[in-house]
Amino acid sequence: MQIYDTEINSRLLVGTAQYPSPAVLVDAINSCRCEIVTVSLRRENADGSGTGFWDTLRQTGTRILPNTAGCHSVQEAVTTAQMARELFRTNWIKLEVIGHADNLQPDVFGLVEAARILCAQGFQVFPYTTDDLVVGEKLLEAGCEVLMPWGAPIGSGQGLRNPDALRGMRAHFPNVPLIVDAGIGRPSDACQAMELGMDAVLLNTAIAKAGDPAAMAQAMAQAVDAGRAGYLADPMERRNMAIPSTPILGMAELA
Ligand SMILES: CC(=O)[C@@H](O)[C@H](O)COP(=O)(O)O
Repeated sequence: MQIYDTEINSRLLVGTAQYPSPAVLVDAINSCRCEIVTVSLRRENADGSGTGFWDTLRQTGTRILPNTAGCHSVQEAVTTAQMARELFRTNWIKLEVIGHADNLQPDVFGLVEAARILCAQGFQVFPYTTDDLVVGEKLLEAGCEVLMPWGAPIGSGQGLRNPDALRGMRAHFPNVPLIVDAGIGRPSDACQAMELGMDAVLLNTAIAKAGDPAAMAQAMAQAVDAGRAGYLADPMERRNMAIPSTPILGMAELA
């Protein structure tokens, strides 16, 4: 999978928040073999002092995708992105402009505005967005080359609440990398996202809050691979009626 100018082999992207300890986080990253992890600037001091959280992540060999988690305004998100670029030395930014405190849904108007500003400043923006096609188009016009639609509210673990809308996004943006971001709770949710033709899945809470995060990370990676393979294998159409799968030709006649 190509995102911006980077070739990526793992289709599972992982968040780094809420783990019981940095050691558990590292175990989870190693066990799912993800290549990209997203990090909130709030986890690291801009002057490089502090917990050394970034140093821990660097040892995993993953690529950092800084995020603007918790930003509620365009200005806050833009400033956070600029600080993240300095600190993490990357043009990548997962852009979150949160619009509602209850369901943490994106403020799509602010998101488009912030994306436009950041793309003009040379950032490669990964926008956390809704499944709205018009918003998707505006983000692409702003300069984004990837879209990250939500599957359900962040941290809810509800699984995909919008499979039809995600299918619609796939059809509408056949050549744009689509990464489902947020709301995945179980491996079957990740698999479903991939079966719908999404290019990748980003998740955090489902691994961090599992009883055994490393085992869950591995299960998520396997689910992502299975879903991708299923999508590529072109699944059969669903039918309303039963159709016998065993041929009746050659059956014994009991007269
Ligand atoms: C850390 C991060 O980026 C999350 O905000 C992301 O949206 C994943 O959401 P879940 O925790 O629901 O997987």
